[in-house]
Amino acid sequence: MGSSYEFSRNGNKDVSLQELRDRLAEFAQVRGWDQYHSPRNLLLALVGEVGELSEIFQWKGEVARGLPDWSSDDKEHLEEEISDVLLYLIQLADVCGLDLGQAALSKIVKNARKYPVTNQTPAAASTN
Ligand SMILES: Nc1ccn([C@H]2C[C@H](O)[C@@H](COP(=O)(O)OP(=O)(O)OP(=O)(O)O)O2)c(=O)n1
Repeated sequence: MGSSYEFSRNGNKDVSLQELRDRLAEFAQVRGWDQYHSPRNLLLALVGEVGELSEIFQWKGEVARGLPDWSSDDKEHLEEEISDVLLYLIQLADVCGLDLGQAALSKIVKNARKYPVTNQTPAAASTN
């Protein structure tokens, strides 16, 4: 078909949220799936994919950063499921009329104001 989304990898080039959003919009549009991509349906699909992502880690115990003990098949499976979460999240933001990148940047600024830098180690990070 010669469409842009036939290319799955993009070298080392940074991939923008806008590029992903545009490819997803084209993917849905050419399949006539826009009618099904309501905010609620996309949210449910997102939650389903979060469940699939969780299953990969289920019963494994704690996992080392960088996943040094994982097989390439397991890492590929993780790549797929974590991508599904991102792709539905991007589509959800799009159909809600939100700029996800700008919203996330604003939230990081708010987070920094809410949690000013101190010498204390957060409990959640102390095991890393
Ligand atoms: N109506 C749909 C259906 C799928 N997709 C896209 C977004 C996700 O990236 C992927 C999800 O596809 P599947 O529902 O087939 O889920 P999986 O790829 O996880 O397959 P499976 O559940 O069989 O593991 O396809 C989409 O945008 N809109």
